[in-house]
Amino acid sequence: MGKKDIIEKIKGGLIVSCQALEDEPLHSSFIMKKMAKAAMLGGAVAIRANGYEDIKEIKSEVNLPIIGLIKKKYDGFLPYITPTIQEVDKIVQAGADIVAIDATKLEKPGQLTTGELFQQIKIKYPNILMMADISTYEEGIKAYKLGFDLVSTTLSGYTDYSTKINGPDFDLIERLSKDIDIPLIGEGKIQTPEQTVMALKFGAYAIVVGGAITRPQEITKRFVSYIKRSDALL
Ligand SMILES: CC(=O)N[C@H](C=O)[C@@H](O)[C@H](O)[C@H](O)COP(=O)(O)O
Repeated sequence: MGKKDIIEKIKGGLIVSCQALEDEPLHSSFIMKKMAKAAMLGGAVAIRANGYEDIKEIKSEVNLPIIGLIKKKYDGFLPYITPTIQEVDKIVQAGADIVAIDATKLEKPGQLTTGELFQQIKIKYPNILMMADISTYEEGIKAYKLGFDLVSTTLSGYTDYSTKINGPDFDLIERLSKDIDIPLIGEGKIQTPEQTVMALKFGAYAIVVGGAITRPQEITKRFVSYIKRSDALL
């Protein structure tokens, strides 16, 4: 599928993030592959996945575009979503269609800025679609100017200087989508179909939902805490 076709295919749709880290109960490429298949059967337009094995496995069974990332922590540096070109190499080898990287203002391993890493990637992989995971309006504008293909609100609330809200950052979605000419993806803390539609109404081009679909421990917790908060009604 060409770059334009991929962008066109995800328009207005639901992208399901299928991720389970080492410390999560569903950590397994087999399980992520099945999660992704379930998402595809449910009508997802693309999958977001973490790690070489997961991306490769999902690719073998799910015929949807894959947004690939590798979460890796480097001592002394905060960015953990695809922080260096080594992770990009793996993501491309695994067959991802879009590569997501941390595009915040935080310094990456090797003292690189987002702009410098972006240049390295563009030289090595001129044809890969690049998604910028940002945490603020300014970072989104910067990523757009650098030449990213898509910007996602993934990291809003996850850097120490971004807005902390207990839910999707609709304000960021609205402001950014108005001011950039590339798709703005609404991602992060979207938990209901209603919030998904709201994010699209606020200008998101497509939506990524993760935990609310693919992290049963989070879903269970929400049910349980709701029961606890409703104790007085029982
Ligand atoms: C902040 C961070 O590391 N986000 C990660 C990015 O890939 C994932 O853990 C999230 O599940 C994904 O962004 C979707 O968000 P939510 O699970 O809230 O729907």
